[in-house]
Amino acid sequence: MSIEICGISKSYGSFTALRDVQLEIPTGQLVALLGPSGSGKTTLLRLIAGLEPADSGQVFFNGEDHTHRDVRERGVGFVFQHYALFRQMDIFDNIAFGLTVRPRKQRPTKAEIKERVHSLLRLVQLEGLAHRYPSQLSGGQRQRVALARALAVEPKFLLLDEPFGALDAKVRQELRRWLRRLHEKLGLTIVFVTHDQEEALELADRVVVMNEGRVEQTGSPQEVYNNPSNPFVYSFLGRVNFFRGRIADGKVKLGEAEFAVDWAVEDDDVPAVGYVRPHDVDVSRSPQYPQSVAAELIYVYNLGSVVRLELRRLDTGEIFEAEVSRRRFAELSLQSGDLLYVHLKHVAFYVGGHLIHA
Ligand SMILES: Nc1ncnc2c1ncn2[C@@H]1O[C@H](COP(=O)(O)OP(=O)(O)OP(=O)(O)O)[C@@H](O)[C@H]1O
Repeated sequence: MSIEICGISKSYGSFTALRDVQLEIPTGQLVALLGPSGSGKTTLLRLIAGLEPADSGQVFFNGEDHTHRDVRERGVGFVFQHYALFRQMDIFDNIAFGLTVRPRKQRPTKAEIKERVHSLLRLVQLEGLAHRYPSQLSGGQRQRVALARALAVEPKFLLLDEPFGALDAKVRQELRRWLRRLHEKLGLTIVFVTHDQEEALELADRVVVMNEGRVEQTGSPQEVYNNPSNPFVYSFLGRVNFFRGRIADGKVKLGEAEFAVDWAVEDDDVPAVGYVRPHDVDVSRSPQYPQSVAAELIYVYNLGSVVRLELRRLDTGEIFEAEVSRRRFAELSLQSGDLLYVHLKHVAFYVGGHLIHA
């Protein structure tokens, strides 16, 4: 089932939660709505579900206008962060709930319900736990029950609001992999909300980056990470350094470093900002390139597979980060206070918030 959001806006009093949101979710994709707190992710999910009316705009499922259909008619499965399982019911009854409350004519027989619940228990790998109560399960297991319960009614698609938000890092990691496999198996359209960029990049086929009620960029994880369309997306997805500079004579000057750019505008000498990921900062003991700049190593953070260096540029005084492999770190035998030369390998330059290519 594909989902199409056309020009949706939503305000609460004078506060605008969604501004003219345009979004297409193709059938069978696993899509992440990613953004900081308050960016409108949950509001958008609730609008898709039909839990909230939009002020303007339309929602289409498979090309059919569902804007004025209520939540039951939309046939959506949800899972929220706080898995609200029924405490007094065992796991079997929790999963069966959506089927047992159907009107008699649409309700499957007892045998059919039993069959479906057991196949869902197999799917979420909780066979054998049908007669436990929610309090007897771990957080990750409860979340899988919540997913099974949402799937029991054979929804057209699944909407998950921070489904793993309340769980610890290791369980989140396991559940992410599990959700990815489940998605591959079922081929169901799934939209999930997260404010965790790693979760979005790792799990989703497509990432929708939101900020202040707007969609800033939509694309595959590689697209949004490697080609952020604006400074917000750049800074939100992954760690990034930014250096203030100016652009003049077809060159961006970031302190003593100069970069040739394709910039043909009459009014010269305008402010520009260069964004560089820490892993795109090359560190050495001597200047290797004409644009290398001198920096002092302030602090070393050992992160496991990589080492993060906090540095201060000698020309501008700006503090920034570089990431080097453990091997490179050992080769250079680095210590705080060392004088180093850095080369910025990939810099994205923005002038007035617009990307210009280096
Ligand atoms: N019922 C409501 N009444 C008033 N304001 C609301 C209501 N629901 C949401 N908002 C506001 O709309 C904005 C967007 O909220 P939303 O829950 O969609 O954000 P979010 O991106 O999901 O954030 P989080 O990651 O914190 O859940 C927030 O500033 C929120 O305070």
